[in-house]
Amino acid sequence: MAPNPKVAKACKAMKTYGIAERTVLPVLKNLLDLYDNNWVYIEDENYRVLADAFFDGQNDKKSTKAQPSLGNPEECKPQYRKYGLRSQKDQPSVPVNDFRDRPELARVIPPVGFSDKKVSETSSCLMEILPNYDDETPVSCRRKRKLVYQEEEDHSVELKSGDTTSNQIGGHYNGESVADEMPLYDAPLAIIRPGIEDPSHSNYSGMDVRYIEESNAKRETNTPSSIELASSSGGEVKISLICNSPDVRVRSLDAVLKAMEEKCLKSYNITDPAFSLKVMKDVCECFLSLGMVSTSSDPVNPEKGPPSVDGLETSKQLVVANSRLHKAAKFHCTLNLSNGSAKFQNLFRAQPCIPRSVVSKSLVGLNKIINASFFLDDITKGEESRKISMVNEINSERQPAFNYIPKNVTYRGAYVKFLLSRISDDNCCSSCVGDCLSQEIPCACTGETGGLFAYRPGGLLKEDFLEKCILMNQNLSPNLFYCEDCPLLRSEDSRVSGTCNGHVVRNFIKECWYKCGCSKGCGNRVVQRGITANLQVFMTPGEKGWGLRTLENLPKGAFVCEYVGEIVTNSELYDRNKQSAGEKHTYPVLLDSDWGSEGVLKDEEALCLDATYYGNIARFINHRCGDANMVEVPVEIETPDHHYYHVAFFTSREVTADEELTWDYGIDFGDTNHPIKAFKCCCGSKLCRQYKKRKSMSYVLSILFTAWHHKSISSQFCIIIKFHE
Ligand SMILES: C[S@@+](CC[C@H](N)C(=O)[O-])C[C@H]1O[C@@H](n2cnc3c(N)ncnc32)[C@H](O)[C@@H]1O
Repeated sequence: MAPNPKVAKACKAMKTYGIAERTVLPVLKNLLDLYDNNWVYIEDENYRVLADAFFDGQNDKKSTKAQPSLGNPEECKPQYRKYGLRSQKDQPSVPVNDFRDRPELARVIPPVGFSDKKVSETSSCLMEILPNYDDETPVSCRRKRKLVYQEEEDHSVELKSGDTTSNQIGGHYNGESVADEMPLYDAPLAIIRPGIEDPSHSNYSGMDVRYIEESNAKRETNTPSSIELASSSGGEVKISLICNSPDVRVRSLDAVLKAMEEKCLKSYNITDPAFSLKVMKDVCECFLSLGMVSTSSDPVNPEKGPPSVDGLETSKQLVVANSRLHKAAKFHCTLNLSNGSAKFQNLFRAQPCIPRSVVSKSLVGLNKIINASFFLDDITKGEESRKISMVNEINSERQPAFNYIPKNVTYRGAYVKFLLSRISDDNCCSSCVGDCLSQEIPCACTGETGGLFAYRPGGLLKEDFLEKCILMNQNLSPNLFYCEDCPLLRSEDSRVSGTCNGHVVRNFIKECWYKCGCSKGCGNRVVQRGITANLQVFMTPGEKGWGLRTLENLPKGAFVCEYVGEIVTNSELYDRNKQSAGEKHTYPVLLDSDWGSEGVLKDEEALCLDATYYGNIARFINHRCGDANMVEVPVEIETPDHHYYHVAFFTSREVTADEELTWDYGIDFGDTNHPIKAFKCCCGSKLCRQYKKRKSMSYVLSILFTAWHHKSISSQFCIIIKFHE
């Protein structure tokens, strides 16, 4: 069998690092499992994640095989080389501990002196993963400074605030040098520190929040207080708060815990997705405010109240993203403060097995998020199998009010019955087993699609089926059905009149379902499995409002999501529209793809989906005339009755990561009867129907104006034309 070209490319890239193909493959397989076969992360930055994972594995093997003897520069080399793939020169200088070996130990960063070139001889060779402080410093001499730890019964680590100016910081754990035992990271993934530039000026209100990328982070010097967020390659995430400012002295651990408890734990609803953010913010607030209480008041501004950590507002993304990465992240805080020294440990303990590369990768994306005015970790509230974030980098609009639902629900009058008895044996494949797509003779479920499956193995739509759908959607086919008695026009009170503007007749897909004999993994079940792509709701820069984009490359014919909302009748929708007249955005979709097959439809059979109050992410998909990158396909799952069906969106071409996902609403911008209210279209497409209309009108006007200017027509005529525009 021909090798997968992506695998071949990955192996080729690794070859340049001297990594043999046979050793790459198992690592690659693990990564593909981890990333749900999403190659985007793996291919990024010339397969850096893959290289990291490989070297991490090598490193782990080495460290379990033999512990290198202290201070032997030769033994340090291989580990140092591991980080050669990253830019060493500009690495940030604050090291982060790995807790794999000693999970009970918290990380404490020496706040000062990392710019210092002198190093202690008592440090270990694990030093090599520290960044280059100085090019002139020989590798073997780049030793980790010792940390001053107090030995404690509870095996925790403590940093004495009084020692903050010392360059001699040593680490001891039960009499051993902690520094010697704990490998360090090359860089913290993020550092958040209060902006206390001048300790004599106790202005804590501006928290200096920075995200430090591994490649461009600057060395920290004289950091009086800091909060460090980092992850170990074992996947744990540590957040340490270090406060060495003489201005901040927390009286007792109990006081902090009590304040903390009162402030947040009692009042938190744990289901709140932003819980960790609030906890973090409150920990900091309690910490700082108690610190302020115990110190002499601000000499510059004695009126100043307790410090605020509003600046942490910006850092929420780090915390939220952190909890996003680590689904099972548990908050657990063991504060231990005594004699003016501060110790915070294991504020967050996360699910192991998330390699550091995953964390760092996501934090790179956080650059964007940090600039956002609003970020929501998961708009689906856990209803989908994957999280879908929402971000606003454009204006101050926040999450709109609606309820997220992953499946359609009937509002009131709609006639929708999912009766198994209505699915007859001839339109379901009760005698099939396993995967219908792998059988030689297509099963009964292909009845809708001319005896052929619409899907290819792997879930993509077949090219020819997709092309037909695109053509139909573009109204290029003669497939328009005109109702004799159009449900959109019919009404008890003759509220609208006119003739039917036509409904696009579309090809349906029928998916296998419960009554079929095939397994759940059958290739003819795609839409019913739900969203698998990595998507994001974002604020568009123009007038369109929120939109949906993909965060990964999507191939042509890939299922993206289904349009979910309340199933309402057309007259219910009409009443709703009356009530919500004047609303900026509207969210209905007509289920009219098969209105032509059954004579006159009763009102309760003429249905649509309204996602105004209840809906899924599809409610954020914006319209694009003519060349949208998605096409809607009607999908029958639970019922053969085509009054109700699923509206599924598939990509109509390859879509690259970060591209907005759009579909053509099929609006006739001149049709005032259509339930989707015509808006001023700013889709930007060359095929924009409204733009063309506007353009042709202005063309007519310009001709008239020229004619008027040359006295060919009267001004009265010109005004009449204008009025009719
Ligand atoms: C289904 S919603 C799409 C999400 C919407 N942008 C939002 O912020 O919630 C449809 C509404 O989005 C806006 N919209 C969608 N596509 C547009 C376009 N091409 N130009 C202008 N507005 C658009 C219109 O206000 C429309 O009523």
